[in-house]
Amino acid sequence: MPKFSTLETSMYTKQRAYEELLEVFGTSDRPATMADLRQLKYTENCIKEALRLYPSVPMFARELKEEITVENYKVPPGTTLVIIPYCLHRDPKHFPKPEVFDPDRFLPENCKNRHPYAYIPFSAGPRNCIDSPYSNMCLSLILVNLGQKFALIEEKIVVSNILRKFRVESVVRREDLRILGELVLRPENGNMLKLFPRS
Ligand code: HEM
Repeated sequence: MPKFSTLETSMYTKQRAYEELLEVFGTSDRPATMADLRQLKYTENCIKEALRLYPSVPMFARELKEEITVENYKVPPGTTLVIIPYCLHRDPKHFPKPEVFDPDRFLPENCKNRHPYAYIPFSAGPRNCIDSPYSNMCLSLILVNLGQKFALIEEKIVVSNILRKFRVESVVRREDLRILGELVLRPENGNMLKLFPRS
């Protein structure tokens, strides 16, 4: 994976995420409800932006069943195509200043004209990560039927629980992070974090 020089997540982003948590939970340490999670829009956009820059599944492959044309090249059936969301998600045509961590890219007004396949952390099409139109039904259905929605709910619960109690800093700067694109994307040497209890 390329080593790149980039920006750290801004203080503004961190502050906005914490303010949203304060709005929803106040200083209470009660467990999050589904109603709380629905309100965590900025947190959700932070998670989406993290999945843009660091898609958990950095690449996947498909075998062509029929001929297609890609920019004047005819690609025959039987060809294996490798799709690399790690690179796709850094296309400046769809994500200007792609290395900048900006959760507002996922505000409805900012993604309404984006190509539907420009952002595919859960893949797309018939063999994508399991999803269902019944996402607002009860949690047991979510557990049985959904991968994507369940993953986002789970991440919101974990992230909101940690950030309600701690301010988090990464020991390793983003430009020094060495990442490996294996079956899933992972930091080569882990990612050490510092946790500062919130008073
Ligand atoms: C952030 C978390 C997750 C990410 C980024 C993710 C991403 C993906 C991707 C990219 C694929 C397509 C892989 C390929 O085509 O080779 C996939 C498939 C799949 N995912 Fe997820 N996934 C996540 C969480 C989950 C969870 C929580 C479940 C189950 C509860 C799940 C269940 C599945 C299943 C069953 C498939 C195979 C679908 C098929 O082949 O028809 N995923 N996932």
